[in-house]
Amino acid sequence: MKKSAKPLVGIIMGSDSDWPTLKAAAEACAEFGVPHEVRVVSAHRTPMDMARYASNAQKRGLKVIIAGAGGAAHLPGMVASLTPLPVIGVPIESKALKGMDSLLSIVQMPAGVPVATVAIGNGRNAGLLAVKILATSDSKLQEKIVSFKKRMAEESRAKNKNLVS
Ligand SMILES: Nc1c(C(=O)O)ncn1[C@@H]1O[C@H](COP(=O)(O)O)[C@@H](O)[C@H]1O
Repeated sequence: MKKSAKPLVGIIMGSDSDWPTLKAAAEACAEFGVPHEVRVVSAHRTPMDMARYASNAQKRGLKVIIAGAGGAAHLPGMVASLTPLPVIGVPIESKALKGMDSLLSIVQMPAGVPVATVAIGNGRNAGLLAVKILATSDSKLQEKIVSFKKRMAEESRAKNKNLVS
């Protein structure tokens, strides 16, 4: 992946404390050579920055936004309300409620404003889903995904060897 390439995936999070989870999304993009950017943007703490980011995302050339947030996780939904781009929400595992608060805040969107929500803490799946969305219009990327799935299946079958019967 060229460092200078224009980002196609915007990875945003409510706080830098979410980075350990969102890092896996960035790594998945990098694994497939998908250019991405990473920002801290908060619907609560920097609402105007959040509105600006979401409103300009498509014009700037982004194709998918991954938004991670914890607790009262309004960021993914608010961003989805302001952009025509697909938004993938990542519920962060919170201390008090183990991420159930984040999950329910993100997943229960009203009809008309979808957010594709991954499992609590699953930044990697968010990254892979973003890559898959981009691959619908990129045959080279599609081929990489097919190879990835083959490798994953081989690794899964290989696990049988370690079992004692
Ligand atoms: N849920 C949100 C939003 C938002 O939804 O806009 N902004 C920050 N936060 C969350 O607050 C948690 C604690 O943040 P701190 O670690 O900075 O106290 C983080 O998980 C963040 O995503």
